[in-house]
Amino acid sequence: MHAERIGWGVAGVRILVEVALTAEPGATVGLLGPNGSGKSSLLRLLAGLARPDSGRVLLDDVALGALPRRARARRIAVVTQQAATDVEMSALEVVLLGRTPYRPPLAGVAAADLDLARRALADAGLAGFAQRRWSSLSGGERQRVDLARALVQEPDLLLLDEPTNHLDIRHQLELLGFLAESATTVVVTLHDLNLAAQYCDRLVLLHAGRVVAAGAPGEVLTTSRIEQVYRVRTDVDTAADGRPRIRYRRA
Ligand SMILES: Nc1ncnc2c1ncn2[C@@H]1O[C@H](COP(=O)(O)OP(=O)(O)OP(=O)(O)O)[C@@H](O)[C@H]1O
Repeated sequence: MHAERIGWGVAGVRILVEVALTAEPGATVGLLGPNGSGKSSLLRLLAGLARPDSGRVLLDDVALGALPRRARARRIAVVTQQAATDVEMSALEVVLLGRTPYRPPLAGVAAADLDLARRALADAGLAGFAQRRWSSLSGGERQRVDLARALVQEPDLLLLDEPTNHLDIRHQLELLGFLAESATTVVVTLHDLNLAAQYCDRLVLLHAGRVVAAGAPGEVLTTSRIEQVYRVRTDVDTAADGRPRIRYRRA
């Protein structure tokens, strides 16, 4: 997936300026940046949920805008930040939504899809939750159900907006480990710089709507750049695996 010279704004305010982002097939790309830097906006444009004012997004060299909606829904899955809490669907029904782009119009749920959805729930550690109402799930359980919904979509490109923000540390590590191993191309927004450094192949750092650095974690996460963008002071070492480890200095 390539995004080229993306520009986007609302009511005359420029929110993304000349943004470029490349995710090679199978790679996990971490999208970093302070609050309000434009990460969620960029993810929405990459998903085709909004159209850029300038520039374009290419999926296997085909412009996103040229893909029919159903084809796009099969190829791109998105997990946005927590939406409604009052959805009266069961966890299994939410996961089954991921199969909608594959179902002929007006067709019922196929047994194979039901199997797939049950397995995805079990893989998310939620085997006993199939009939639980979405509204009764905890934040972390919802986040894992929503991820299962995206995975049964069997996308080529998985876009995740802060998928770890409700997860305990074990589930964070499991999710990021899974994404890193997965053959699916992933773009994931993260706030935890160490986890991003540890699990992503490449990082893209946004600051006020512009890409200020892109590359391997060690190239992007330097003391000076972290201070410039986040205004915090750090000590950055290189760990045995060659990836940067960041320690924050007390303010
Ligand atoms: N529809 C909109 N109308 C007005 N402003 C918007 C709209 N969408 C985004 N913005 C503004 O654009 C900027 C970027 O927002 P965005 O949600 O993309 O940032 P982010 O990097 O994901 O932030 P966070 O880390 O806080 O989630 C913010 O200042 C936000 O208020």
